[in-house]
Amino acid sequence: MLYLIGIGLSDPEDVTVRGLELIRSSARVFLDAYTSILSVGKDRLEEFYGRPVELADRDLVEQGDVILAAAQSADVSFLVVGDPLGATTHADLAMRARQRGVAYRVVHNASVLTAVASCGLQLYTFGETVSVPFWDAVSRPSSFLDKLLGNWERNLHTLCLLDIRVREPTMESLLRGRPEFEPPRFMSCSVAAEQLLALLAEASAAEDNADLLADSDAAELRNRLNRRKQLSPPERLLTVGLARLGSPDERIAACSLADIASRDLGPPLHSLVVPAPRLHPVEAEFLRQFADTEADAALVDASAAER
Ligand SMILES: C[S@@+](CC[C@H](N)C(=O)[O-])C[C@H]1O[C@@H](n2cnc3c(N)ncnc32)[C@H](O)[C@@H]1O
Repeated sequence: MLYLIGIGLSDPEDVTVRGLELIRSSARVFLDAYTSILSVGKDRLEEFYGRPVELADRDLVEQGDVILAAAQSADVSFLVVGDPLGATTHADLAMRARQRGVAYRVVHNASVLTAVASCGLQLYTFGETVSVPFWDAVSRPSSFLDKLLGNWERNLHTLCLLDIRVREPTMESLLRGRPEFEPPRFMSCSVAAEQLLALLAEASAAEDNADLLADSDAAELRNRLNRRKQLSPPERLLTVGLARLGSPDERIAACSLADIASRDLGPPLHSLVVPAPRLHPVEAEFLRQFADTEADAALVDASAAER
C-alpha cells in the first residue's frame, strides 16, 4: 500500500494523527524534497516520527519507480509538504500506482492553496493558479502573465506559486559528465515582482514599435499590450506577498507591485497574490490589516471603492 500523506505547512507536529500512525507503521518513509520544503530539516522530522526518512529528489519523485516498487510488497509512506494533491506531480504518482496495481490512499492536510485565504481574500474568488519560473540567460517564460490577465479580466484573484530549484546540476558538471549541484534557490516575492515589472516595462516599450509592424501583426500586438496595460502603473497595482504561511513567523504584506519588489519578507517559502481589480468590502477590510503604511492602506481601499 502507498500512503500519500500531507504533512502540513510548518512544524513536524502539523501531521495528522492518522498520518503519524501510518508513518510509524510503514516499512519505508519517503519525503518529497522537490515540490516544496519545510523550514525544519529532515532530522527533526525523523526525531518526531521515530522513523528514518529518505529524501526523494526530482528524479525519484517524477520517475516514481523506486517508491512504487517498494509499495508493491510493503506499506510505504510518501510525505508531501502541504497537501499531497496540492501539486500535479503527486496526482501523477497516484495514477501510476493505480496502473501498476499498487493500492494507494491519500491523507490530506493544510495546503498553500487554502492557507492563502489568511490574507482575507475569499478562496471562491480566486482564478487559475499560476507558477512563476526563474528567468535565466537563455529563457524568460512569461505565459503566467496571460493567465493572470485572464483572471484579472474576470475580476478574480491570482495566486502565483514561486519557483523552487533544488539539486539543479551546474552546466560545467554536466559537460564533465559528473553532476555537481547548484545551491538550492527559492524565489522570493521581490524577484517575482521584478520579473513582472520587467514584462510590463517591455510591453510599454513594444507599444512604441507597433507602428512599424504589418497591420495584422500590429493589431495583435496592440491587443496583447492593451491587456497588459491594465496592470499598470505598478505604483497602483495592489499585490499581496505571503511568506512562510502557517509558521509562527508568517508574514503577509499588502502593497503595490512597485513596492513589493523592494520588500524583504524574510526566508522562504513565498507566494505572491495579485488581487482582482475590484474587491468585496469584507475582503478589503480584512486585507487592510496587512498594509504597513497609509499609502498601502489607501491602495487597498481604492480597490474596494472601485466595485
Ligand atoms: C508546488 S507548491 C506546493 C504545494 C503543496 N503540496 C501544498 O499543498 O501546499 C510550492 C509553492 O507553494 C508556495 N508555498 C508552499 N508553502 C508555502 C508557505 N508556507 N508559504 C508561502 N508559500 C508557500 C511557494 O510558492 C512554493 O514554491
